[in-house]
Amino acid sequence: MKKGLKIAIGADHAGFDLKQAILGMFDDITFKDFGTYSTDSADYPDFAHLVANAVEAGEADFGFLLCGSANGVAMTANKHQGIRAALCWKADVTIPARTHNDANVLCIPARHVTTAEAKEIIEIFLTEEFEGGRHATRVNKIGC
Ligand SMILES: O=C(CO)[C@H](O)[C@H](O)[C@H](O)COP(=O)(O)O
Repeated sequence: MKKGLKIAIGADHAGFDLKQAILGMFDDITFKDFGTYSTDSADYPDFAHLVANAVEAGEADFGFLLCGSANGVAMTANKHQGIRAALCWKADVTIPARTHNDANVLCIPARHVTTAEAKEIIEIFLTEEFEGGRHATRVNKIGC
């Protein structure tokens, strides 16, 4: 796993507990936590936009977003021109999110993965590298 990365992270109430667990998982990562800061009901776009803005501005190397299914945060983040947000719930899906799609935001469905599974997904996301070549041609056609 790459060392010294800056990660922008955000979650709604459904992702709050897993976000807190992730914040304590990695000594080598510097997190900027954009909330939410409790399990009170919250609106996932509020946090997804903040994380996407930080990644687009180059303030973070990658973004992590969590909500119940991860669909809402992924939909929101992908409205941003500079964002390629990938919904990842297992290792086999996470590898090509980086190697083929050059994803810069990782969206984790907090209600459907264990903490251990989330850790594995994050380690893969921060280890795998974009392969370029034919995948770069395709990513360029996405338009971001
Ligand atoms: O946005 C979502 C679905 O794409 C997330 O799963 C939310 O966390 C979920 O909708 C929250 O639901 P709740 O009933 O308000 O807890």
